Amino acid sequence: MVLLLAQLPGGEQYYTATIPEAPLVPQGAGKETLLRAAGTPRGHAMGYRQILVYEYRLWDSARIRTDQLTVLRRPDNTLTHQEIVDPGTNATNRSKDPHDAITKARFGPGFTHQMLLGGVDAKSFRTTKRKSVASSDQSDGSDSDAPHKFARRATPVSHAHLATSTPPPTLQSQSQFSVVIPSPTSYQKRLNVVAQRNAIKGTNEQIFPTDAEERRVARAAYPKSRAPIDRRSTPLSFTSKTNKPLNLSPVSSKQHIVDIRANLDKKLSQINGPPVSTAVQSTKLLAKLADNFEFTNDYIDRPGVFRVQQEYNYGCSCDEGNCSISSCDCLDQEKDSEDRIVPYGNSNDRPGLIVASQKFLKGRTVRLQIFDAGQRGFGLRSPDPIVTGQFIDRYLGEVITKNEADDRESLTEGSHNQSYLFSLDWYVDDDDSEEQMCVIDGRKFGSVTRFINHSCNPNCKIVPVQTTSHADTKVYTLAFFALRDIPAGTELTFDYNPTNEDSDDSDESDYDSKSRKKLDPEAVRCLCGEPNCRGQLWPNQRKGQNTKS
Ligand SMILES: C[S@@+](CC[C@H](N)C(=O)[O-])C[C@H]1O[C@@H](n2cnc3c(N)ncnc32)[C@H](O)[C@@H]1O
Repeated sequence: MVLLLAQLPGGEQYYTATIPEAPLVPQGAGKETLLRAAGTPRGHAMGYRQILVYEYRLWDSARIRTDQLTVLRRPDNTLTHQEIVDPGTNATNRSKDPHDAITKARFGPGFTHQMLLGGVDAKSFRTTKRKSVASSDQSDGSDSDAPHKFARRATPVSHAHLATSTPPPTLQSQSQFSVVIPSPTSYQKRLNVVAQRNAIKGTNEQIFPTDAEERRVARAAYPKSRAPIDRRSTPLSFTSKTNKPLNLSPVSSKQHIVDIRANLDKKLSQINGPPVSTAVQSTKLLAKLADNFEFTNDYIDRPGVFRVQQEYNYGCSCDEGNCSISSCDCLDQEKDSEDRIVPYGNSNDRPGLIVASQKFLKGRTVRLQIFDAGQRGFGLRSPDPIVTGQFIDRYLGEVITKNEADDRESLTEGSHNQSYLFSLDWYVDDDDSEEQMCVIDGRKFGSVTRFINHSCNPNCKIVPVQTTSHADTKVYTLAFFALRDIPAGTELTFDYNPTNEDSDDSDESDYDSKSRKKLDPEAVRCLCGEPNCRGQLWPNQRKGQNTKS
């Protein structure tokens, strides 16, 4: 316990106990006695642990009581004697002072707890301590943390344990002071622990080597004989056992680029299918590609995502042998669209049965290249020509819950606007199912298609595909198909907001005055450069790309 004493000019005396641990709450102390109990920033500023300051107003021989200690104090400002009170029974024990051991350890062998409380007058108390902090010159009440601030309180507050209700005493000494004694150092604490262990009756040092621990602690405690070491003047030795100097020349920038390239090539080589290359000159961009992202060849399911088990798979409801491209419920095509980009065809083995097309099942058949698309970041193109309806690749990444996607999106908000979230919202038709839906996040793990940029006049389209189960409406495949013939080297693009969704709360001021295009002031500006450009990728309220149209 640390005591802080304060005596105030107006004849009122304060006794403030500053207690290094939180649990000391005075017994019987209600509003009457506890004027303030608060974590004090002053304690923190001095480098102490959390310190609570309890402040009491004392009259005459009022008593302050914590859960272990009652102090009686006379009007002449001397602490007369102390009682140790058992917190459970309230029984008083004047004969022993259990705080002595701790007091000695903290303040030196000549110090007793009795001295700390009453045997030393306040001035010598202050000068005796190693690190006391005096605040006697703070009597103007300007410092909100200073104990004397509370002297200005108009009405005296009585104490629950007041022996008498006598009026305020006339002080013999008007000096003000406050003393803060710091909490024990970690070394002192270890000594306390050792002292307590040694005090246990019957401890056998052979079995419990408490002494050895104490000696070890003492040895480690800054031996005076050891001169301070100036580490800067100590030459570092890089010689091997054979005394040949090690070759530690700094890594050249050329080597650095070679390392980045090697790292990137290794990553690219792990992608399934025809080669994926890069056409990026800037080292910085190459490093960004190499370091911040991992390629994956499949979905990575994250916590909260559950797949329907294989045994619940079922097919279409067509009569066997009578599957029809126009009516089969496997072919849940886009509504209100003439597009026939469906990755299905008649099965070679079982005519009449419509299955995912061979091209799709084979996976990607074209080579791809990541290139520097200027202000839009990286982009994707193919060195091979692509024909209308051709399957290009899947959009892959971590499969996460919508809640997780919301959290991730809010984390990246404001830092940069690149989004790699793709909502699996094909079956979403109400708020409940939206809450349940999954989202693909291609930011940290993804396929090469995560580099496909948006265009308001796109040459590709993303199509939801189920290849395993009709039962699983939450996790399905996102497949890119060509909307038209795409010459080799042309950037691949798709529409991030095919429904052209506007922000819900847009008004007239959201329209661009010249183009009359509806713009969300906080949306990401579209740089596709197409004549029909809508001006923004998607309204800011909804960043996640979707497949519904
Ligand atoms: C799925 S990423 C596409 C790859 C991205 N360019 C990259 O460097 O990784 C989507 C992000 O690319 C940028 N982007 C894509 N298309 C864009 C466009 N037409 N105009 C401006 N920025 C675009 C936006 O920052 C968007 O959030």
